[in-house]
Amino acid sequence: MEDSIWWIIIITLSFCATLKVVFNLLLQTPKKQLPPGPVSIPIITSLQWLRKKSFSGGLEPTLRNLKTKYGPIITLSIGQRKSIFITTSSLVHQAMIQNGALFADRPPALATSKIISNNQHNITGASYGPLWRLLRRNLSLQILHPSKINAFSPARKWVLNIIKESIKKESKSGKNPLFLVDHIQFGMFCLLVFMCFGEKLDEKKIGEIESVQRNLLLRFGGFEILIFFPTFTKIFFRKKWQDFYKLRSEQEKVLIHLIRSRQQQMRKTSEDENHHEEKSLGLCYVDSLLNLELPDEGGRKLTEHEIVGLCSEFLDAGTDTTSTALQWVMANLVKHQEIQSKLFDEIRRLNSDEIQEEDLKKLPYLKAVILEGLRRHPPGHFVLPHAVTQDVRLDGYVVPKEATVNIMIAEIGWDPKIWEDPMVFKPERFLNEEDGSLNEELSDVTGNKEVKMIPFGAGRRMCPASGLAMLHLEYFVANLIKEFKWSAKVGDDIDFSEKQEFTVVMKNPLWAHVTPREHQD
Ligand code: HEM
Repeated sequence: MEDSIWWIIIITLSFCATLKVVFNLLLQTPKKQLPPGPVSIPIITSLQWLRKKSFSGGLEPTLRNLKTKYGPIITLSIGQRKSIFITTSSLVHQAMIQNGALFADRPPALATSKIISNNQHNITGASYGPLWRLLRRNLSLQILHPSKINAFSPARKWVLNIIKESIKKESKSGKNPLFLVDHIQFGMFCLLVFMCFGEKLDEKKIGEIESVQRNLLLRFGGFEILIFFPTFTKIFFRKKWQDFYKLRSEQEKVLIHLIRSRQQQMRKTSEDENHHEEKSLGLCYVDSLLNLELPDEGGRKLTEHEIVGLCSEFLDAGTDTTSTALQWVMANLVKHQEIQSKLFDEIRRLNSDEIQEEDLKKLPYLKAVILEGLRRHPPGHFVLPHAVTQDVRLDGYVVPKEATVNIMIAEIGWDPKIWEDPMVFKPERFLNEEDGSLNEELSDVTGNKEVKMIPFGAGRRMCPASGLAMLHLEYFVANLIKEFKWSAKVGDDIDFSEKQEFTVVMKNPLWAHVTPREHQD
């Protein structure tokens, strides 16, 4: 019933929209010369693209075909805005680096994202302006500055032990195959929760936070239909909206409790300090948010809802991306035993029981393995949608202010004009042949000089945590390889098929046999 009413509305609206297009044509409204793309029927084409995006293997295969037909910059009609896709490295460089400030905006949030982001009061969603600058600078200085990252070193050690112990327990010291993703996802979650709330919470509490976050994250795509004419969907999809609000309020309940408890600890510590007692709280993201003032909004503090949104963004941005990348790297090391052996040899030469963070710079092959993992399997195949601050010309076309700009990350890292045998996993490509040192030019992922691979995006909106993410990946992979030998489940080949969730994950997650190295020698 709900479906048929929906179809009547769609057909009526498309009819009206088509009439408007015809009317405009008749009046010869001068049109901006948008990048080329397939002809679209208002609303119906949008729905088809949305369907493709969510269910039929994603947009990438279609975009690859369209690229051969229309060239490196393409327009599609998805949703109420035009979506422009930039598919080559030279155009990405022109847009994101040479015209960085013009391409650094975000489009207005759609109905559901607007709620989650508290009307774009978070870093990923904020328009390019003072609020974005304030929030991004706060994260960069208070948490991501190298001195602050160092302060979390004991937390990384704690998480490494959690992961190692849980792997030993599940694998029964190598007897049983292991489902890796659960262990690394939980480990990364423990770490990010600690960095966010400043506490080593017990596993039950962390599980509760993980559950509300993942529920919202994984089910978010299913609410995409609600963004179409929200006034109508609020009537005809009432139940779906209720489900959405329920997930959101479950998340708020759990996170607000943690925020308040941290606030109380902060108050108590400052009272103790007034009584000259030596006691200080460690650093964490939520403290910086509780202290932040918004000068452009009369110096007000962030609301509790806004802090929930920012903490949630921090947890989502930092956990799934890293654990997805980690899983792809480990899957390749299981598949390519010769690469795993070479990496283990490099690690073994350090002669230490556990790899310390300061050792990582002595491991160029490790870095090459991680870079190759990010090139071949970037966790996000597109950057988050961008927008331009004013109409801009790119490659002879107009990119209008009201369009959404998308960059194909994976496509750039797989470009055969830049990378030889791009689909082959070959870490050596990042090393200098003469002495095995890291090739600095190829391993630059910022794209500032030249765009070759951009797993963290490029330009002003590039991931502010790329340094932290690289550290996490290098530290955990090095120690997991140092501690265990990884091999495929007997009779199993590793399946590298992909599936779009929040990130692009392994469709069939990795099962592996792990044997403690001490049992082998
Ligand atoms: C392997 C791990 C990671 C990958 C591959 C990754 C990738 C990305 C990408 C592609 C973007 C979008 C860039 C754009 O829109 O142009 C982004 C943005 C962002 N990332 Fe990451 N990220 C990772 C880890 C992290 C971590 C650990 C954090 C925080 C602790 C984080 C926080 C953010 C934030 C806040 C933004 C929004 C930046 C803005 O809009 O100004 N990311 N990331």
